[in-house]
Amino acid sequence: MSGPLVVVDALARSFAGVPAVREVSFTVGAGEIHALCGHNGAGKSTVVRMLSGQLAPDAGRIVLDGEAADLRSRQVAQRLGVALVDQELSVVPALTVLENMTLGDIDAPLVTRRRAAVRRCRELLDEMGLDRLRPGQLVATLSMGERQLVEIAKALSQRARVVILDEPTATLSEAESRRVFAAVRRVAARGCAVIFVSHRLPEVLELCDTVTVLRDGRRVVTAPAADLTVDRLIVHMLGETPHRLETSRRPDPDLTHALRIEHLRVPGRLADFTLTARAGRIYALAGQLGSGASDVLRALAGLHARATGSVQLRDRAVAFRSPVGAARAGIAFVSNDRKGEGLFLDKPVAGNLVATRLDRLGRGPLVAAGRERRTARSLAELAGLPPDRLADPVLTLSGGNQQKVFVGRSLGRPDVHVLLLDEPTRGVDIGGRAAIHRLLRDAAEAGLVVVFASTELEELLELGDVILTMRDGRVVDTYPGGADGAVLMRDMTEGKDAA
Ligand SMILES: Nc1ncnc2c1ncn2[C@@H]1O[C@H](COP(=O)(O)OP(=O)(O)OP(=O)(O)O)[C@@H](O)[C@H]1O
Repeated sequence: MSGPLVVVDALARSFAGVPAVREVSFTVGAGEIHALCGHNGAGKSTVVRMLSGQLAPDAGRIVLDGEAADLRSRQVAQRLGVALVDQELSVVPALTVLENMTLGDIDAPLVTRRRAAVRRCRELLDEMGLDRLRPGQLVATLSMGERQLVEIAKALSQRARVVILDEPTATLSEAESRRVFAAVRRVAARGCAVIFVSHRLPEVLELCDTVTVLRDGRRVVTAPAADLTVDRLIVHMLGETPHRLETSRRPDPDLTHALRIEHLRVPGRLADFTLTARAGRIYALAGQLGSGASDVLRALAGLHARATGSVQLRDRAVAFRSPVGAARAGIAFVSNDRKGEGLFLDKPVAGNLVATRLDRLGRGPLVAAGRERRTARSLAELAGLPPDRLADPVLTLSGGNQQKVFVGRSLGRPDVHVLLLDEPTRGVDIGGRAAIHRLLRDAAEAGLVVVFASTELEELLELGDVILTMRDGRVVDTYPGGADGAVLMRDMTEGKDAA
């Protein structure tokens, strides 16, 4: 038996003189699933980008199967057998599933071999449990979770020896995550080395053989998953014992900000949704992919032009069939796709934080600039963003910190009465997650109606004052005052049929 398939040897990389990764070393054997953990900005993505040929190390080396590898580009890395499933989706919505699968594949079959390609695509879709999708279907018609699964199938199709998954399950429900895990285990069993980046610590311990924790760009520990617990991992990640977030639940009896939603329908997605949501409370929509939970939020935000029903805020009708109508009524939406909907990635953090409130910042350019800076600074503080990064382009922030910018810019706006969030803490580390949860609690206590959708049990239970379970475009049940995790899970996966 030869040595490890992947050797990461004293890798280092700085940005503008600031070290992001400092002499990180670890190895991954054939058939091993190796997790990379660490808080937002710890250096995980930077390591992944060096391993996948997107970023050159300043020092150190990567050895693949005993040979030092010069991973000059993503293509070179791919040719050497390194496949990457990115944190941000790279599937192209305007192309079909099949076209996406063969896009960028260096062994892409010729047109004459289309039949074989379709067959292979079909096999991979089935392997991912996507038996309902057709190879000829446009990716634009798929939900975010389905796109993520297609992205994973695409990486698996590249006959890789090393498969890197950067937060593959961040947008997926429990059931879909299970399908991904099964696929990942099959890939490892074929003799591949798998590197798995995730903030979901229980799933890390369940799926992975070995865990490496990074903190401030340094490797702090590499240990067998069997020797670790979630609490021990957190201590390694933060370097201290974490404090649990305390939330106070003080429902506001004032009903003037009530959001009344009646018979909201979206053809093919949402059968019927009725809810009166009160100010001061956080409503959690618990549903897996295709349950309709996201569609409730998207319809309220004016993103489903064909939605029907009636929506009233403080007894006034909301023109919810357009984003402008929804925004005018005071509805703000934080989608689960910060790249596609909302953030200006090449613009500074400060500008992004205040982008939605520019018209209220005053007239003259100097006045506006001063106020913009102050507003941005206080929002950054609110959202737990590093204050020294305000002038940097958003794309230079780590993924989790980008999410904080996305949430942060909807906060503290006097014109917002309803805050809708789809997977509010996707990709956010434990500290950032607590910060965002606290912000949402504060927003509710300040008199907003807060409605969020999530697939994560822990988040639903922690944050939802009222939890609505959803499945197949309908509400399964409503739980005011919390619920049991197992009950929520059953509602989401089986509905009431199983009871
Ligand atoms: N292109 C860049 N320019 C400047 N700084 C960068 C750049 N890319 C990354 N960084 C910085 O390097 C550090 C490590 O970031 P990295 O994205 O590797 O963290 P991460 O552990 O993957 O975080 P997350 O969990 O949020 O994805 C951060 O401080 C980040 O802001």
